[in-house]
Amino acid sequence: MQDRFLKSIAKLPETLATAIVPLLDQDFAGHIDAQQLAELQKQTGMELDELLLALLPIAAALARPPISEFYVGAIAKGKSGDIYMGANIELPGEALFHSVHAEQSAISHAWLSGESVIEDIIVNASPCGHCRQFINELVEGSKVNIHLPDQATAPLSHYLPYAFGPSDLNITAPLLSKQLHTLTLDSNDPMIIEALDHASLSYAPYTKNYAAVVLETKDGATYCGRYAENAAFNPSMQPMQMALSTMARHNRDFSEINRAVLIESSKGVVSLVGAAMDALHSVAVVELEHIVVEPE
Ligand SMILES: O=c1ccn([C@H]2C[C@H](O)[C@@H](CO)O2)c(=O)[nH]1
Ligand SMILES: [Zn+2]
Repeated sequence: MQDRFLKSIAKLPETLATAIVPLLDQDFAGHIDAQQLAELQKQTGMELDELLLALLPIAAALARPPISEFYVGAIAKGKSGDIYMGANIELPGEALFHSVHAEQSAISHAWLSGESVIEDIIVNASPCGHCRQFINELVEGSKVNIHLPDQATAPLSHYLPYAFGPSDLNITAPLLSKQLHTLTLDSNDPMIIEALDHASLSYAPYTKNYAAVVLETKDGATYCGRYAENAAFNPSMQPMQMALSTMARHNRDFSEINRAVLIESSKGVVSLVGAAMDALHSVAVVELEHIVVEPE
């Protein structure tokens, strides 16, 4: 089991602790599939909602909050029945807006894993206004059920009444709906090809700046992030932040980054290069490779 879970295991009911330990091997990065979840329910005798709340200390253990020391854990449950954990990250020495909230981490985890609908979000602290707005960008966002310890479960529409969202800007295919932008580039560099694939799946209806980041560690492992815009602009999730939160879920140190690539579309009305460099350079000494591609 990974050391980062030692303290959270002690907070779990004993049957759950026993059942979950075998899943928390070196590769565990916060994904539990529907079958494993059913097995956990069988072994603990817990109802699903109860089990998901009980798992929050495990999600919170994925956090990297060097500024606040406040560990937030979230779980996004997809329509497939799989669950995706996420946790907050804060970048030391950088402006606070570079932070990633636990809910964003869990949602981006589900999105990167191919989920097309998120039905439930379980979180250990009340979701802030920025997260409520981020959730509202999702397909059927107003219907996402929010589960909190000691609160009755309620849909996002209860937490965010009179919402402003994608439909106010005439966007009909919101976040998690299939995006497939044609971006082409002649390269046989696997890392660049990976970044290009993710950029073509990115969500940038407001700027058309289809973009993605791939980070590589010295052992050749790669971690990616896609750009996920928001109708209210500021809560948009930057691809660098998404890639860093992917790394954090995988328990990798940011100082292990060996290579970093940002791909963006030449037709975007903004560029993320400055923001991406600021975030990257707060955690690693590595140049950002910036590649601009032509959409078809
Ligand atoms: O909804 C919320 C509210 C706060 N945080 C994080 C952000 C920051 O890292 C820390 C303190 O605000 O908690 C979340 O992850 N989700
Ligand atoms: Zn938040």
